[in-house]
Amino acid sequence: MTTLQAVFPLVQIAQQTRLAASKLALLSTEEKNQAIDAIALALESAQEEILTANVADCQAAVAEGIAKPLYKRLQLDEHKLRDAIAGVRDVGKLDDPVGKVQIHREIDTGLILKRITCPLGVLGIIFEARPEAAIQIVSLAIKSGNGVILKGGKEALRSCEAIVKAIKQGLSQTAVNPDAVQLLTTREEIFELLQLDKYVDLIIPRGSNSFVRFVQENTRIPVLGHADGICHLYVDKAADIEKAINITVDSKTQYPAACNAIETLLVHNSIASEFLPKVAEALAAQNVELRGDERTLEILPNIGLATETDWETEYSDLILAIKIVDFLEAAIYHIDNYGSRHTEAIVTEDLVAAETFQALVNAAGVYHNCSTRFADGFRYGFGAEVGISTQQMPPRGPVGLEGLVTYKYQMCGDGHIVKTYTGANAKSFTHRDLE
Ligand SMILES: NC(=O)C1=CN([C@@H]2O[C@H](COP(=O)(O)OP(=O)(O)OC[C@H]3O[C@@H](n4cnc5c(N)ncnc54)[C@H](OP(=O)(O)O)[C@@H]3O)[C@@H](O)[C@H]2O)C=CC1
Ligand SMILES: N[C@@H](CCC(=O)OP(=O)(O)O)C(=O)O
Repeated sequence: MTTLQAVFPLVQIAQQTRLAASKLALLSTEEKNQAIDAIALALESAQEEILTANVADCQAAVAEGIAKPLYKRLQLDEHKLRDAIAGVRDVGKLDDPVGKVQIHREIDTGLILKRITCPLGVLGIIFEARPEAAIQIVSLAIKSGNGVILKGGKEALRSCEAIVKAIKQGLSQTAVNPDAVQLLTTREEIFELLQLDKYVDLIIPRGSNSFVRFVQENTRIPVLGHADGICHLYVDKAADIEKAINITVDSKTQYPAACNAIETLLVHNSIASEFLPKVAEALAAQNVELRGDERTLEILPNIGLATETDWETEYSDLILAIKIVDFLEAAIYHIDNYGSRHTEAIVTEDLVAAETFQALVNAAGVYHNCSTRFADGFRYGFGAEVGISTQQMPPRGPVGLEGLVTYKYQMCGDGHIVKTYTGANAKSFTHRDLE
């Protein structure tokens, strides 16, 4: 297969993206929305080509022995594609995140300060073999006025190529230069991309902790890490058993390969003997393999023993580790030790316990009585997401349009100088917020 780089060196591709992005940054909301509409139409027209490419990817992945949950993530059927295209149109309907006045302040008569949002420039986004992610990411990038260089997982290569081809075709009819969207196809290109700090403003690696760390250590470009999802559900002593069962099953089985699926279930000892047999039955009906600590095995003797490795593992599969704890604080301690700061949940009818959990657990999402699978830009009303940021500094959690802009301070005066405001006869600032 001919890679993009075989035709143009990566530095040239990045320069083209930067040029296209600088023009995109100046477009009106209407022009960007027209481009987003054109993307949706082009993806619809290319449906057959995209789905055929995906079938080829899936066949190749099966031949390579891909795990079933990862296969489901790779597979792009008509419904998934239709939903992704609907997501593109949703992004079109969202408020333009660019040009928002966050601060409008009179510093002194005739001296006005504004803080105004603006695009970041060019994004480099490395993601897994989940083809519809390319669609979500591009729609968010265009709406936020950014160029984007994509690199998807190798198993999804044909699908991503067909998607990006359609997107570029759609953009060619609009004010957005198709060069604003580029697709890389090899790992080698990632290493080169990391060196292009002159042309790329933000790298978003969606991948394992070690991969995110590798990226951070090998680039001068700012990195927004979207790393592991080792998510927990804690079933408190005051849990409603029915809710706890439904939430456990949904959090584990609704999309086991997603990073917001749970890997470990923590159960308070005083509810364990009633809750565990019931939840085990519900999970068995969904073919979930259970592994428990020694106390869990006393209640569920037929499951495997969980070891230290289990607490540290993101299975991305129908496997769930279970541990019994004696206190809410013990659950929080376990999460603090093994969690990845992604999404953590408690099931309880005790509001004080819920508040304590949500205050003390350090993660991008802290949930009460609902599934961890809600950690998603679309479900949060962001239209779509670039991924889920697991870092401490904002943006945290599902990254939508707001996470893809920065801001500038604009100051306008009339010959004002700082000397006027210093010394014995210093004039005072008015510091008056304006409409
Ligand atoms: N927080 C979030 O939003 C997300 C988190 N994740 C997390 O990522 C983890 C792994 O997911 P998985 O599906 O296995 O994704 P992979 O690790 O297989 O791949 C992710 C992307 O990173 C690239 N990559 C991985 N390792 C390297 C490397 N050493 N050098 C260069 N490129 C690399 C892959 O390229 P190639 O395919 O060519 O090897 C691919 O494009 C899981 O823990 C998952 O939870 C995943 C997606 C979203
Ligand atoms: N927000 C997404 C999951 C986040 C994500 O990208 O996960 P992954 O399947 O690891 O690519 C969802 O709820 O499906």
